Amino acid sequence: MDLETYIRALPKAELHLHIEGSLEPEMMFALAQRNGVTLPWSSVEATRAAYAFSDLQSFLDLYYAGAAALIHEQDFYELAMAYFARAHADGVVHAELFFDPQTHTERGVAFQTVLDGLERACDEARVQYGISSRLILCFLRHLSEDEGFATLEQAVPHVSRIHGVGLDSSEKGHPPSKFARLFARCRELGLHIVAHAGEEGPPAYIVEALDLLKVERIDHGVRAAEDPALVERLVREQTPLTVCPLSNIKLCVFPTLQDHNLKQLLDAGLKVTINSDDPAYFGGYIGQNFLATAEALHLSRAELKRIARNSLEASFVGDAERTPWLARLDALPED
Ligand code: HPA
Ligand SMILES: [Zn+2]
Repeated sequence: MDLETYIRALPKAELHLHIEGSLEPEMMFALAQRNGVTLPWSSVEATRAAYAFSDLQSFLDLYYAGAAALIHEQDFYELAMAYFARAHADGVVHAELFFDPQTHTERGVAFQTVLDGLERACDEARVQYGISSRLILCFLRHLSEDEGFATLEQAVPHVSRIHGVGLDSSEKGHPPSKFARLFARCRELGLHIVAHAGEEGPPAYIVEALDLLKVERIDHGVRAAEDPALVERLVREQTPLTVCPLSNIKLCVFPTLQDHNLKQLLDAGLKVTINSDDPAYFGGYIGQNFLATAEALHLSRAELKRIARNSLEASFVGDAERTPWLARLDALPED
């Protein structure tokens, strides 16, 4: 079995995927035309050509501009269905999708429109592809905690349809501590908790996410490597990291994939997973992230299997759902 086939055959969960970040330029332009929205680019090609980022913020500016093409329930449905088709082709058995309601509600799109479209796609993906999924609402950390509370209020009537909450957008200058009260309320509501930390921000933000937000997983977390005591804690507590290698290269967190610290984190005993983050912007879905990382860092098949196992174990599903995936994984050879 060649490496690409082996990676596709690994039953895996994608745990760090912003659904708005799976909006390919072709769909962006088709939706913009259908909805009478004007985009800041003249063509699909010009859009792709603009995807040269220097840091997180330079990406976010384009990501929010592109999301303006999404208006109707059907748009969110089509967006998520296109993602599920790609994920299925890459051997994803379970996906936990981030969505950014504030990006849409501030443009006048109702919270329920977003949720209805995404949920319909999740239901359809189960039927069409056998993929299981959950939705995780992310708060935009460049906005205030009060704005987060206003969004949570809109979510409360639908809380049974939302599995967890996360924290994304501009990290530097917006530490987890800014949202301690909001996340305490989310925990009272029984929601699972994750947060982006240690992508561009310092290791101290990871510590805050653990201690103040009480996260169950860290999204990115690669800068944990700068703090040996933190690494030791993450190993001891087996806190999963949802690492996104191609994203980290595109946003200049590491100069090249050969320089990425994923293998170093794995060797240290951290519960590392591989994910795509915003695949339409960063040049690859989860399969491509696995493949490029495996080649750049010379990961063995046993290590790839370990990473896939970590993703299944780190997912928010119950044992009944997880057990058959683990059995399929165990049945794969390591050579
Ligand atoms: O990688 C990311 N980091 C922070 N916010 C984001 N929103 C979409 N993708 C990202
Ligand atoms: Zn992300």
